[in-house]
Amino acid sequence: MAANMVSISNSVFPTLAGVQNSSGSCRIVVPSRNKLGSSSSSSSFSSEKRIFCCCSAPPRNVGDGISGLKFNDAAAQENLSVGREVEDDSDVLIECRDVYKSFGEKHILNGVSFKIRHGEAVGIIGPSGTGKSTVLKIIAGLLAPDKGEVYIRGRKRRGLISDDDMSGLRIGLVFQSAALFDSLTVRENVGFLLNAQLSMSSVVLLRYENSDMSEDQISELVTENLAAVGLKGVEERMPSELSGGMKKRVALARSIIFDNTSESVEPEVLLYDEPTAGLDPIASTVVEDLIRSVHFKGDDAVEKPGNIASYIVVTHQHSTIRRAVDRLIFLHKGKIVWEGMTHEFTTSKDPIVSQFASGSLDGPIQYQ
Ligand SMILES: Nc1ncnc2c1ncn2[C@@H]1O[C@H](COP(=O)(O)OP(=O)(O)OP(=O)(O)O)[C@@H](O)[C@H]1O
Repeated sequence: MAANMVSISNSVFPTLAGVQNSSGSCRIVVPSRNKLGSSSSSSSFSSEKRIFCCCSAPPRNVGDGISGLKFNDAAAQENLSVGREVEDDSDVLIECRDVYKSFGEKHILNGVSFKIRHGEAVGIIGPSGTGKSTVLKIIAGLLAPDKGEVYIRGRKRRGLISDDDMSGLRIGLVFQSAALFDSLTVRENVGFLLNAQLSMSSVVLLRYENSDMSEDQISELVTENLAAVGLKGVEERMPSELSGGMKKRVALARSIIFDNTSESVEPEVLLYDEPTAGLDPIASTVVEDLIRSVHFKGDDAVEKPGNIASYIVVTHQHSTIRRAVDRLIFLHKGKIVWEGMTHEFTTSKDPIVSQFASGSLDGPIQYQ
């Protein structure tokens, strides 16, 4: 198990949340308990129980089915049974069950339940302020629900991310703003948490867990990941020299970079918070296609299969709904009021959905 990237403990986690707001992306990684991706179902339990948070780290060699996601180990079965209702749920990577969240007097989430399965591309939509970003932060373990549970690969997570409660799954969160480090080059931004010196010299109060990668290896990987998002020759530029769309792509490269000397093969779920907000229609298309391309069902810009097992996109943009996701969850007043396939969105007779799809002022959604 390559202990790459940055590890955190619960005690420093509030600090981490602050760091994420400034850096724009984070990744929470729990080392693999199960090897996923081989056709065999053999499980190899790691004794390591550490949580990693970093800007990167998709697994390599994740299989394109769930056949490898079997938990034959007796202890694993016992743990997983808590979160399973039926056997078919073996492909559920993330489940929110009856989640509530308030901020002071504001009740934001009022019993949200859904599952994200291996291979899914899911959009969360709904009016502003209805709690979409809050759902992502709860899934990522940055916020704890007041009530209800989050299950990660069938195992209940207690409170914020806990190394005792999670099985091998990487969760990456790409924040709404690309939010690159202004004083670092593109190369340094993308390789940020693979690079011990940068991490150690930053204000980031996280414990750096040595990557075995050399400077040259990191540099090569950065170039490779930038190419994967369609950016070449920008490594030495500063963020201020990039367009908004390019910044988003750099942020995406940062979110998918992975220590390829690592042997870990956890599936990875990426959470995108409004990845196309503020982009022109063509730049949006580029980002939407990139999101598709880093999924394991897609091919990236250098025609390699992507590594992301599943992803969730919070968006308001119709083009992103149409182009980047297959299934939609509609959140309104803190509850899921509609779920359906993307193609059903514009034809739905549900009054809330049809009002939202048409942008009409008349209907059940009222802005004060
Ligand atoms: N840490 C926080 N403290 C207090 N209030 C918060 C916090 N985070 C979110 N909120 C409030 O919770 C509500 C939901 O916020 P959230 O960002 O999840 O909504 P959203 O559906 O993603 O909105 P938008 O579509 O406008 O981005 C908002 O009223 C917001 O002000």
